[in-house]
Amino acid sequence: MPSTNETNGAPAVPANGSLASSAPANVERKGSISGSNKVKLLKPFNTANIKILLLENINETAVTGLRNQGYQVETYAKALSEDVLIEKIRDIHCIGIRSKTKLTRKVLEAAEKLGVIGCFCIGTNQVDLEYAAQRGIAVFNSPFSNSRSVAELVIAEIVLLSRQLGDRNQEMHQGIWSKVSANCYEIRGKTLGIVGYGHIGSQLSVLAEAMGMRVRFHDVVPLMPLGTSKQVDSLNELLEISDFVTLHVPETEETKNMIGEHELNRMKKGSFLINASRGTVVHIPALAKALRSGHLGGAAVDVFPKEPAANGKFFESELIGCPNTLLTPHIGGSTEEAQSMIGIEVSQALIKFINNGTSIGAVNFPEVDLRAIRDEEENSIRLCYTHQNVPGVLRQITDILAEHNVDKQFSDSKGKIAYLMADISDVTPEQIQEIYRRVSETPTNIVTRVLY
Ligand SMILES: NC(=O)C1=CN([C@@H]2O[C@H](COP(=O)(O)OP(=O)(O)OC[C@H]3O[C@@H](n4cnc5c(N)ncnc54)[C@H](O)[C@@H]3O)[C@@H](O)[C@H]2O)C=CC1
Ligand SMILES: O=C(O)CCC(=O)C(=O)O
Repeated sequence: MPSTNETNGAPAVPANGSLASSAPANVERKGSISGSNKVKLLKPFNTANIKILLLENINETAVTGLRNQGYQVETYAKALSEDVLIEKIRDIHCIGIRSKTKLTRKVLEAAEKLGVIGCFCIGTNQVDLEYAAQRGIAVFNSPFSNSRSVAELVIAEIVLLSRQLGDRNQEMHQGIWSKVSANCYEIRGKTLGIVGYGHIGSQLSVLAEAMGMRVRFHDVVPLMPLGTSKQVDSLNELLEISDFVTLHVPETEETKNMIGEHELNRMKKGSFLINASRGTVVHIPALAKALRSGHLGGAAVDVFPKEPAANGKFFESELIGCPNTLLTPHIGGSTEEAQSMIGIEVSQALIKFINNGTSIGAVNFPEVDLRAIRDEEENSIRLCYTHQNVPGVLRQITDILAEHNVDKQFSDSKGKIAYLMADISDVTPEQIQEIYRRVSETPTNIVTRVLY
């Protein structure tokens, strides 16, 4: 049940400490600003009670944005081990991570108060999205703020591989002068094969054509080719015709070991492989073998099946020492521009979800929003109800709200869960309590929040 404490007139977070909230009977109402069109700031709790944990050196733009809301924000530069994370996450309302923190079911089971997760990156494979949804925990990411950075890195790698620059650079640092042109090429006129023509793949396509490359791509869905690029019928066809193959698919069951011995053998002799997607997409022993045998002319690898949790930690891989092989520590999206944009984008999504219930942009959750409640609508509340997606739920909610004036309402579903937002006007603090109690006691309830 909710607490009846108040701080500065705002009702405090409920006694169980979760994001779910209801109004105490003695809630103070703001005075009306007659005729004003100002958006009402929904403050269902004392924001200083909201605890946010940010891991993996998340950009300062996010830290500042979240602190400006009054939330308690704790930051760490690295990912935490599972044991430490399980302890830390217990009383956290919101967590921000990048690609290394694994939010498995086991970790999420310990997260009793967690309402929302921010992935300050593109990939969300590190989170058990389905279990999070079952628990009513919304997950947000930044779908394209680092795409350009990855595409630019890949362009650089195409040139570096083609000129064996990694090896020449290493030799020079060892005092070895080795001026060679054998097997070094211009990239102009060469074929770039892009696997996964999404945000990164398509951006790369444009840049590569500007460098004079011929672009072909493979994707599981038919997509509009940009410029003069062309989609080919199969992965095998792409592997056979490309001088460079670059991978830009998400980590899924289908993409695990998508490039193994069979696929590498299909690639042209002397061609190059680039992987800046996820480490599990390539079978590393097979790649090491193809490089050492000279079947491939080189490779650039930014992502690995096992990556160290923090800078300075030991890295090992069968790819170490392979010829013309560029290894980078998962820096595809690591630019000032990308990290700053991601920090702003994801922190804003988290704030909107916590303060207003807005789930637009969530990757595992129905996307629902309502136009803002205005400041003058002083006795209005917003009901946010995450529930199981089964028949008859809306009838129950309609019964509960039957005596009230529902100004606006929207609901949507995704798989097994659904999310309803309803703005209800002219309710007394006692009625808020009653609505909260009845909705949260429905058998299909996952999370009920009342914002006002
Ligand atoms: N190295 C780094 O720092 C970074 C790595 N990434 C990785 O790159 C991946 C791709 O990023 P975006 O282009 O933004 O994703 P996206 O979702 O925009 O595009 C992915 C494309 O892959 C296609 N696809 C999915 N499964 C496929 C399959 N089995 N075969 C062929 N195509 C398939 C999809 O249809 C889609 O067009 C992310 O999921 C992330 O894992 C993203 C950003 C930075
Ligand atoms: O820079 C990061 O933290 C991860 C980048 C990445 O792999 C992603 O955005 O999916």
